[in-house]
Amino acid sequence: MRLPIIAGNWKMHMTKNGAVEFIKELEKEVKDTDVEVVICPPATLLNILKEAAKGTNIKIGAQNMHWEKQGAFTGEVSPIMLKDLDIDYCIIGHSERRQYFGETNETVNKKIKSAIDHGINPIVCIGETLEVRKAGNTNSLLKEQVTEAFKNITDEEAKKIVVAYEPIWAIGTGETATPEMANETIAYIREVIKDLYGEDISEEIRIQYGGSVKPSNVQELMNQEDIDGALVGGASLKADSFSQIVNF
Ligand SMILES: O=C(CO)COP(=O)(O)O
Repeated sequence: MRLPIIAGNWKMHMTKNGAVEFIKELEKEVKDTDVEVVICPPATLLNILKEAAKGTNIKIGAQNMHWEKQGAFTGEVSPIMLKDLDIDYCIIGHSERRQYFGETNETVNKKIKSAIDHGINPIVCIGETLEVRKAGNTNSLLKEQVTEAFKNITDEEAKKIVVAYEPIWAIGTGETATPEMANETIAYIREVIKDLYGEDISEEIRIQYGGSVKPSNVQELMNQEDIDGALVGGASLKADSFSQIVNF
């Protein structure tokens, strides 16, 4: 059995006050959950939220990192800096980073390797655009994204990776993939991982769905056999809706 993992991606939202309050509220609602709960705030809030979440079952993740340990990379955050704060997870290769900040399958792979080397668990995002889906090329694109992301990653390292399948056309649009469609695509992603690592590891790796997940649709998604969790954007910004999602 894979432990479900539900993560909130706050993207470029939230400041100190609301954020600490959020953790206090969320903690009350999720303290008995069997789900792994992760909040990924902007970098400015990582330290304060890690402190606020101390002694709770809420884990804290970053939204991005550089692959280098240190150096002349103005504006970047390194894995050593994240580890310094004892950060548990890092989202890598979110479609917004691929679209607006030039991330490629190659940089995603470097970041994954570096995160694992530094004891940070990657949440690796993959997903297709509407054009790709309409053209019937979803599976070939996902196969390429997965294969490139996992390049030179050992069996033991692979198990630490969480994959987030986020169809780009479902992000922030209110448009969700139907639970069956999401499950079918995630099952395909698991097949690709099976080809790379064999059945045991493919059955161990957790694959989330992301894209307009909300309290009203989470249960149907989580009922699907291959969906192991959710990566939640908009609906993770309020403790009330995010805790309803966690307690689906
Ligand atoms: O991009 C997402 C999470 O990483 C999904 O965002 P929404 O839940 O707002 O669609």
